[in-house]
Amino acid sequence: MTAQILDGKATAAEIKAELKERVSALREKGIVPGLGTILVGDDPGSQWYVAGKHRDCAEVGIASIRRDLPADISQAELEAVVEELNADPDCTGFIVQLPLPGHLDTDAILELVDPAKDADGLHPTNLGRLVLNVNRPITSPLPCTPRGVIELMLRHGIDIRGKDVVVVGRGVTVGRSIGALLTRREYNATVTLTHTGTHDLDEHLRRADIIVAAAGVAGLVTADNVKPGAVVLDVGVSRVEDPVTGKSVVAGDVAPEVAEVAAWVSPNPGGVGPMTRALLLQNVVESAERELA
Ligand SMILES: Nc1nc2c(c(=O)[nH]1)N[C@@H](CN(C=O)c1ccc(C(=O)N[C@@H](CCC(=O)O)C(=O)O)cc1)CN2
Repeated sequence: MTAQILDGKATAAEIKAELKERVSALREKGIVPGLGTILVGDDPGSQWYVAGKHRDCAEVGIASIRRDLPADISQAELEAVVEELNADPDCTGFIVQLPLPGHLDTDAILELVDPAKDADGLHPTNLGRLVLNVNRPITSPLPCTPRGVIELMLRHGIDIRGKDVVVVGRGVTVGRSIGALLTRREYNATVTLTHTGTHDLDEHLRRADIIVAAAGVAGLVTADNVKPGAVVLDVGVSRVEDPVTGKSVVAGDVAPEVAEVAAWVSPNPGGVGPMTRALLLQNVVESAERELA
């Protein structure tokens, strides 16, 4: 068996085309959605991700607001920039690119973002709403990567209802919130959240219908610990040394041989990453539409 590909690049392009129409409709009513980014320091990966977010904005007609700040910025100075974007009427929503340098208090910064402008869906109020509103529609921003993972499966016709989902990794952008989303009544999945303290990870993985690997450990999920016919989403990103060239290359959490066992795999790159970016735009468009309502 060779797994079918969960094509994040093509699916994200489809979502962006839909969003472009919605942005046009908003512009016709005099509303120009704007995404702000706050980037601290000069990490090349973070710079690349932020540049990508602004390219996406240009593609769908969302205005861009950029705040690139020095790595040694103080907590108070960074908080002032967050407050500035909170107050900026041109900024519909914004993100603080993570990770922040170690001397900064990330939780305090995320908490300072106006929940209505929280394009990443990571504000405690928005995460709390996600946990509380099991039955009612959610009308606040949702975390982009978990939302992207679900959308990627749905748009490939994968039925999530009643499935056993095993998530590996308890980070803030994926692991901590994806269970709250997947267990909502509209998806009705059963979710096990595993992490570095989990005993018998292999056993959990082997019984999963769907695996969401977000640990940032290269090749963690192997063909041996995947049930034949499972759906495997590779969210993790880490850097490893290429054994041939000796150069540092990006690696996902899922070993390539998993494609011989699974029914579906998301490539990495080209899977969940582009979906994260598309769902960020969707959060901004939805916030702008809420302003209009
Ligand atoms: N404030 C946030 N910070 C971070 C988030 C986030 O969602 N919000 N997630 C990651 C980084 N990230 C977005 O910011 C992100 C990572 C990767 C991709 C992506 O499209 N990756 C490409 C491959 C890129 C490569 O080759 O290096 C892919 O998967 O095809 C998009 C967004 C941490 N920080």
